[in-house]
This record gives sequence, C-alpha cells and structure tokens, in this order.
Amino acid sequence: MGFSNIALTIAGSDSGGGAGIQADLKTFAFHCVHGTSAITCITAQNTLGVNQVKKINSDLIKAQIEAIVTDINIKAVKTGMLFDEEIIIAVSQQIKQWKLSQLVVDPVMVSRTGVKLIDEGAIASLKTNLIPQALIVTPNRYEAQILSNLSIFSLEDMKKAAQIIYNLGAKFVLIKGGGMKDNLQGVDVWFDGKNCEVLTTETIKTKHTHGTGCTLSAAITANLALGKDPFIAVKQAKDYVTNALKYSLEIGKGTGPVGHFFPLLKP
Ligand SMILES: Nc1ncnc2c1ncn2[C@@H]1O[C@H](COP(=O)(O)OP(=O)(O)OP(=O)(O)O)[C@@H](O)[C@H]1O
Ligand SMILES: Cc1ncc(COP(=O)(O)O)c(N)n1
Repeated sequence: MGFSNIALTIAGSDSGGGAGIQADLKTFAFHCVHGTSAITCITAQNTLGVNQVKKINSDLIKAQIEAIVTDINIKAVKTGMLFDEEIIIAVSQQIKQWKLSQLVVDPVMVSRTGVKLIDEGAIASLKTNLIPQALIVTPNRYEAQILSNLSIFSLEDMKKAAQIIYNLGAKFVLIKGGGMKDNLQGVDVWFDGKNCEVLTTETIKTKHTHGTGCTLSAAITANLALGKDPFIAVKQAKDYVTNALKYSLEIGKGTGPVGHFFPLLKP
C-alpha cells in the first residue's frame, strides 16, 4: 500500500547531530513520517560551536528539491538554515514553482553558541520572498526582534511582535520563548491574524538545549504531514520538544542536544 506521510526539510547539516537536517530527520522519524532533505550548507559543528560553514551551490540545492518533488508527493515542508540571499531566492522560487504547501519557515539566524548562520543582507529577502509563502513562521526571541524591529522583554512585547511579523504575510506566527528570561522560557505566542494564544509549558532546567528550535519546527512539519490542523500541530510539537528537553543528552563538552529517544525510554 502507498505511504503518504512524507515531509521535506530544506536546511543546513550539523555535523554534531544536534540541530539542522540531522535534528529534523530524527524528529520526522519519531513521528512515523518519512523524511526527505535538501541540504543548503554544511557546518563543521559540535556542542562547543560552529567552526566552519560552506554553502552548497544553489543549482545543487534546486536539483535536490527537484529530484524529490518530481518523484515523491510531499505533504509538508520546513526551511531552516538558508545562509544567504542567493539560497533564499533559489529556495523561494522552488517552493513557488512546485506549489509546495504547508510550509513552516524557521528563520534561523544565529546558533545557540552565538555564531551567525545568515548573512545580514539576506534578512530582507527572507521577509519579502520566503515568509509570505509560509503557513507558519517560527522565530525565536532574537529573530522576532530582527523581523519586527521591536525589543522583546515581556509577553506583551512577544504579542506585539507576532502581529508585526504576521503582516509580512505568513498565515500563522509562533514566537518561541526559549530566549526569554526565567518563567517565560517555555512560553510561546501563537497569532492567527485575529487572536493571540499563549502556549505554556513548565521551564525545563537543563543546559543541553541545542536544536530545540529545529526540533520544534520539524515536529510541526511532521504533524502537518500527518494531516493535523496547524494549531494542533503546534501544540503537539511543543509537547514533543518539552519531552526532548527533559531527555536532553549530556554529550560533548558544551551545550548538548535535545534527546529524541524518550518514546523508547519511557516505562
Ligand atoms: N528551558 C525550556 N523549558 C521549556 N521549554 C523550552 C525551554 N527552552 C526552550 N523551550 C521551548 O523550546 C521551543 C524552541 O524555542 P527556542 O526559543 O529555544 O528556539 P530556538 O532559539 O530557535 O532554538 P535553537 O536555536 O536552540 O534551535 C519553544 O517551544 C520554547 O518554548
Ligand atoms: C545547521 C544548523 N541549523 C540550525 C542551527 C540552530 O540551532 P541552535 O540554535 O540550537 O544552534 C544550527 N546550529 N545549525
């Protein structure tokens, strides 16, 4: 029988396996969703930081997407690290050309370890070419500040930023609270164009948070590929990340990754 729960991630490779394509494919697999991938950049990265970044030629990025979509029926797509304007334009064109719907845009800008993962000059293109095609855009605090031109310190600021980012053209906005202070760390804001919904989980005390954003957007994408409604997809994805943080992995000498094995580890 045909299998139709299939998702695509267009993102960078993290050699340490905590974020990027590696986190996305693990997340898809733990949702019983077949993962396909188009790699945009290779990073030499571990729990301590990003040592090198090399972008993939945009023709090869297009060829990866084309190879997938001309053969396999993709139900939902996410983008992660896109690095520069040339890649953003190439990916945006492919999404339009192949009419890829159910698009989750994770506007990755810096790594957890503080390294820039996007050219400053590419942010305008992210706003005009890619975000308007998104079903859901998922900025963290830092990214939301850049996209909205607001300083974000409180829940009210998160709500205001969500409304500004909504006006860039995404159908739904989810502002993630991982970069907020103390009790706002597990608090995200969802905006559907009319109402703001505050999504709250307990704050998990762990230093091993590498890959939370990638994992969240991949889990949302997986849930969309499974046919779930966007808001349900987000709520269930948040539960997945909360568990992944609870079972995060103390590996390496720095910030370890969130763990995906909890469904197997739980009694
Ligand atoms: N300590 C925490 N406790 C509970 N939830 C958290 C915590 N840190 C992050 N989260 C949740 O994890 C998800 C990802 O948010 P975050 O703001 O960390 O994304 P991000 O900065 O893009 O992640 P990363 O860049 O590390 O991949 C959100 O749902 C957020 O609420
Ligand atoms: C290839 C790639 N994509 C995304 C991130 C962001 O994840 P984090 O903020 O956890 O470092 C990353 N570090 N590397």
